[in-house]
Amino acid sequence: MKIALMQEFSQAAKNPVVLEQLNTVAADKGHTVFNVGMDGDNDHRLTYIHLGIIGSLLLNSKAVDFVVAGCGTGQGALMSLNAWPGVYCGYCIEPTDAFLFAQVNNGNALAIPFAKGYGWGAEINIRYIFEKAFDGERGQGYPVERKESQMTNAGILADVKKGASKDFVEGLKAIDQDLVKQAVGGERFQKAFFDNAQDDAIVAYVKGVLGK
Ligand SMILES: O=C(CO)[C@H](O)[C@H](O)COP(=O)(O)O
Repeated sequence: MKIALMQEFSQAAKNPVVLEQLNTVAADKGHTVFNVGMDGDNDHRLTYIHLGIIGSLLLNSKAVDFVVAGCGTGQGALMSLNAWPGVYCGYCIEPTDAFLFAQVNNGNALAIPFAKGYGWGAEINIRYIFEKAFDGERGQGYPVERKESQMTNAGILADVKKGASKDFVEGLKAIDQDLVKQAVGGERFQKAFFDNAQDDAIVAYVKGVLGK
């Protein structure tokens, strides 16, 4: 699985610690990690709103399979990611959330609070979250005998979101283009996106925004 980690300005200084936990878990389970958000306080500036834009670009173009995002509360990143078609983001405070999200909801993004509740032992909690988020087969239900009902409802929600959403690129064109420009301005995002994106229309749109 290809996993993008993205952090915004408010908690950017914690990126090395979070990335280390994600890299450790991903290496153990054979996943690839792209660190596409801020890697420190002085990096290309992103807010949780930009994270929604780059998360949706990476997921809808199939450049990555999963996004790990967050902000201070985690709630802004959650709302910003879920604003977009093709993104199914869960809120994750502790490892049980990650496990239940994977098995019951089977979405493709997590929003984690990196300020609230981030105290002593936080890096251990983060590692355990990643262990549960990226372990074994997803969508198996909890308890397992509820799998059919839970996966049926996850599929219905996906259909509802498809119906309620505009065409993805049209949606991107309908918002302030300076927001998109700032969102896609980071070098590590651009490398992960252009090396892996599989959707010509989305790639052409991002190239246009960047003047390439
Ligand atoms: O958690 C958040 C949104 O849900 C933001 O990270 C938080 O609001 C940033 O705070 P500030 O603008 O005061 O640095």
